[in-house]
Amino acid sequence: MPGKVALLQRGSRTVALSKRHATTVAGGTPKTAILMLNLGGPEKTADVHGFLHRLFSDKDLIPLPAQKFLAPLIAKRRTPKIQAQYDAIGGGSPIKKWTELQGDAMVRQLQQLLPQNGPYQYYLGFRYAHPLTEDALHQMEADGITRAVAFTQYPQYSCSTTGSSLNAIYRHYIANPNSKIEWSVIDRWPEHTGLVDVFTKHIEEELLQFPEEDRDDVVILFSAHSLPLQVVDRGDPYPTEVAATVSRVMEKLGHTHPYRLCWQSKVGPMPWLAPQTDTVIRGLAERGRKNVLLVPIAFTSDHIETLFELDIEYAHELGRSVGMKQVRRAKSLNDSPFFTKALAEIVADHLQSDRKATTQLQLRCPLCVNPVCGKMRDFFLQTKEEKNG
Ligand SMILES: C=CC1=C(C)c2cc3[nH]c(cc4nc(cc5[nH]c(cc1n2)c(C)c5CCC(=O)O)C(CCC(=O)O)=C4C)c(C)c3C=C
Ligand SMILES: [Fe+2]
Ligand SMILES: [Fe+2]
Repeated sequence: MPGKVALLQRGSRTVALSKRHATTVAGGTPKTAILMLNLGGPEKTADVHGFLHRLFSDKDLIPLPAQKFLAPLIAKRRTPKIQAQYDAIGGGSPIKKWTELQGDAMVRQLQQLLPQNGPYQYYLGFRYAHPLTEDALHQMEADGITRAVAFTQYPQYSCSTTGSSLNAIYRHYIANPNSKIEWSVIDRWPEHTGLVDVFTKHIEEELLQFPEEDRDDVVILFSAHSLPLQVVDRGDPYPTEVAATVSRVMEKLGHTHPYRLCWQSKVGPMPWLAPQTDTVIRGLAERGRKNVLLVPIAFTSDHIETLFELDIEYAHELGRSVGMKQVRRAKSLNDSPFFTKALAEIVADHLQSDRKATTQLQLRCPLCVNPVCGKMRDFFLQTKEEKNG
């Protein structure tokens, strides 16, 4: 019964499980499931507190002293400010809506590309919002899935994002060892041709929105979610992989415009990757530049970081206050058919390669101090026989 929300009795709690999203399963079990991993976002402002509580409780994202005690305090204090931001973008995060549209289109295209591995079914596994990764995993087991791909929706790998999602899967299987599912993982795709092409296309389309006489003056600002320097120092590959995406896109564009890579959404007082996007906009204005094109390069759909921070805070308010003529933003990938085709191709290539994981996952993050990272990798790289002892 695809599309229905199932209920699972867990202890004394009844929890709503993630919706099932099938291609064309005529009564039978799908042959291949794809678990789309992402952080998720609060669907309504009433969900903001729960979202922040889960987020600040995650040791892979933010290791805090006395985390059990501090996480609820920080979440409670931060909730009103973040609720106001979600209010300003329509009352909630659209990340679930976009991921569902992406999943629908992806499985449809997969069925055409690689029918022998179909029918396909996708599941959403969010870290901090419903449907949660753990609930999706219960649902997949209940649906009788035997082959699944954990597919990160972050193109660039960070231990704090994709690593956190993979660790959640690992922890689930430590607690629930009798799985019938054979897993493999797509943990990053920063230079995938389809991804690079769709970013390039959206940039070219947005450049045409500047008046012709201003077009040559445009500076392209690639903006990615920043990362604490502590995380960078332990060897996290995210900054290098974001830079790789940027380089490929600039190559494809033919280096028609000057560009910078900058970082947004810093949280708290500790040092994070710089330069910050707002600082760069101010600096460009001081040097007399009047036209900027913002490109969200580490997100695959719209949410608070694009709709509030880039559109409202930077493009509208900051751009105007520093005397810019136009600060525009390239549209997010959302349900672009070129993007969903790229998602389908990534999965099809992975299934055909018959590998357990992309090569990078086999190399542990060299300086990572997160003790779970290594074990999580072993889990995904083990064969079914090794897992069953
Ligand atoms: C590439 C994507 C992301 C990375 C890397 C990332 C790292 C990271 N984030 C925080 C703290 C917060 N992030 C918050 C929201 C948020 N983060 C991302 C993506 C990445 N985060 C997204 C897409 C969103 C928005 C979700 C939505 O609206 O749908 C928040 C909540 C908002 C706020 O309180 O400001 C926090 C907090 C850390 C600490 C971190 C790296 C360690
Ligand atoms: Fe790691
Ligand atoms: Fe974040």
